[in-house]
Amino acid sequence: MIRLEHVSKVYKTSTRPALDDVSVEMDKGEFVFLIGPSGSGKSTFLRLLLREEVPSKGRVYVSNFDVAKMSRRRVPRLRQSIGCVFQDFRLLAQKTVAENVAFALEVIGKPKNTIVKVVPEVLQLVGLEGKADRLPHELSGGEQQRVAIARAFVNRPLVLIADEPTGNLDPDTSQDIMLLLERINRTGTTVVMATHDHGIVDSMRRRVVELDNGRVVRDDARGVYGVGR
Ligand SMILES: Nc1ncnc2c1ncn2[C@@H]1O[C@H](COP(=O)(O)OP(=O)(O)OP(=O)(O)O)[C@@H](O)[C@H]1O
Repeated sequence: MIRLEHVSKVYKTSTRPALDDVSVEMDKGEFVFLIGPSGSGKSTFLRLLLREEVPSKGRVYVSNFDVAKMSRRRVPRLRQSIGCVFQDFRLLAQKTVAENVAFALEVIGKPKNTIVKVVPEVLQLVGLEGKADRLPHELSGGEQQRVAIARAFVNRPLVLIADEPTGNLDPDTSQDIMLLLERINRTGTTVVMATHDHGIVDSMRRRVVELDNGRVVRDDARGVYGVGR
């Protein structure tokens, strides 16, 4: 589903590579934690999958897309196959919960009758069926993240990228969000989650890919965050 082959990324303004000869493969349906200290290259890794950046060297594949080489015209199709969730939720403040989720479908041209059917379904999946008409500021942080997950998942993406999704949440709320991401993963969606959250990584025992200075220094099938970190 995801394959990086000897990928290096050097940003124009820096001499040190953000990613340095990274080769890694993630299968359909895997749940993968991407860990490593600040500046180790996690966000760069995720941005390459979305073609927000292109590698300086190497190849990036997501599903059938040759991400680094594909034409600009096809990039929207790639991005439709990838749902994204961020630490800061990134909801549209003036739109209700249901409108935030619907908007993700409107922009890709889904017909209205599909939208009115699937939005309530996905809100139910994330446990927000009673809150469709609220505005984001009327929700807790955990609820806002659920809306963001609903929006990321409503188009049934092949891959869900989560960049520090629990970074602004307390431990109990974080656990709830992880249960939701697990549920989405069980539908066959590949989940790649960058995190600093030791507790979550240690309790879930999923695959752990660790970056340090842009290199993969560890890839454990059922990993923990690491000793003494
Ligand atoms: N747009 C950019 N231009 C120049 N350098 C960048 C850019 N984005 C990231 N970098 C550099 O690339 C390296 C990797 O950064 P990246 O954001 O990928 O790390 P990270 O592991 O996601 O860090 P964090 O956990 O703090 O989010 C860092 O040295 C960073 O300063």
